[in-house]
Amino acid sequence: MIKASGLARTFTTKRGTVEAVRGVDFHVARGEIVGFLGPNGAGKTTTLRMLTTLLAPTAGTAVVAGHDLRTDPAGVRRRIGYVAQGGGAAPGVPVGEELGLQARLYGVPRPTERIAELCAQLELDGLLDRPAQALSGGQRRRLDLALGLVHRPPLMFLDEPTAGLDPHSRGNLWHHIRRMREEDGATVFLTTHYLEEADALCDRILIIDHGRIVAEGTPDELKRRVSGDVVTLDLAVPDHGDRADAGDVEATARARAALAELPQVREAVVTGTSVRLTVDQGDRALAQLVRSLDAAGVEVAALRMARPTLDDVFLTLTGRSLREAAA
Ligand SMILES: Nc1ncnc2c1ncn2[C@@H]1O[C@H](COP(=O)(O)OP(=O)(O)OP(=O)(O)O)[C@@H](O)[C@H]1O
Repeated sequence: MIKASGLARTFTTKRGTVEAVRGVDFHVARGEIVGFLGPNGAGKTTTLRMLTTLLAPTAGTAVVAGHDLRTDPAGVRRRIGYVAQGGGAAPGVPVGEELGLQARLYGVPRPTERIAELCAQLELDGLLDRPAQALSGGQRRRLDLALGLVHRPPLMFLDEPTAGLDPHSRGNLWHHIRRMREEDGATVFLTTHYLEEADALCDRILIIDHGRIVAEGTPDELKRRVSGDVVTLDLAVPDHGDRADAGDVEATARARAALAELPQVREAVVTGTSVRLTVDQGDRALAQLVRSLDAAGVEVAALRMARPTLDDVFLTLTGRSLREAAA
């Protein structure tokens, strides 16, 4: 659906040249929800504006929804929907009128039916007479989505779709974005600087920093690539009577020896009767860990696994935390 090749944009300002996007290459397949993640000023909006034909690239090009950005921008525009940061709805215009206008603009056949269908899908029923300024934040964002979807585009661009929403409204919007894909087969490309959003909603993530893509993959792949899962084991220590901690020492030594033989275990740190392991593909390794410890006569009282977060990924790649960088 999108194939970007060497896409770049430089701005010339009084203070000098700003290389906002420094030649990015990526693809987005039909039906994917892809998140473009990065801190403020990383180049997300500039890339999005180029892909939606609002800004000419300084170098490179992209094929978007089957049309070349440089040679056929009108073809691109017909096949995409775009929801800008802050949306596009005029504050004083009633919802129904705004949707009707958008439908006419795109020459949508049977506009009344299409608007009714969208309103049912996006929980806008009963709001058609209300001006956009009198909607809640979540309703407003759903109206923005409806405006972008009115002509049934196969590809949707969403710039920070949930910025400023409370967690409940954010979750609700994620639900609607997933439905767009499931019911209409839409492909979605969205920018965000919310890690949770990228993790919960996106099939694949591109991480951009200083105008360059620094990583790409599914949320799980990204997390696995950078650091293994962390598994913590609490050992059940046998009672050795008056030799107070001899059992502890013996059990941890046997545990350590058994774990050292497992190729999935990258690192093991023992603190008292607790063992903290860094493991490749923790979910698959857990059963093997328990079997090996059992065979070595070590009983496990409790076992916990923690996945690295996307912030750990960003930290490892750039030396900065995305949370701090986006603040
Ligand atoms: N019209 C412009 N003129 C000059 N510099 C610009 C212009 N638009 C963007 N920039 C600069 O380009 C860089 C990338 O900006 P961009 O808006 O693409 O980042 P972003 O990742 O979308 O950030 P945010 O999360 O804050 O929206 C920034 O340094 C920004 O200041």
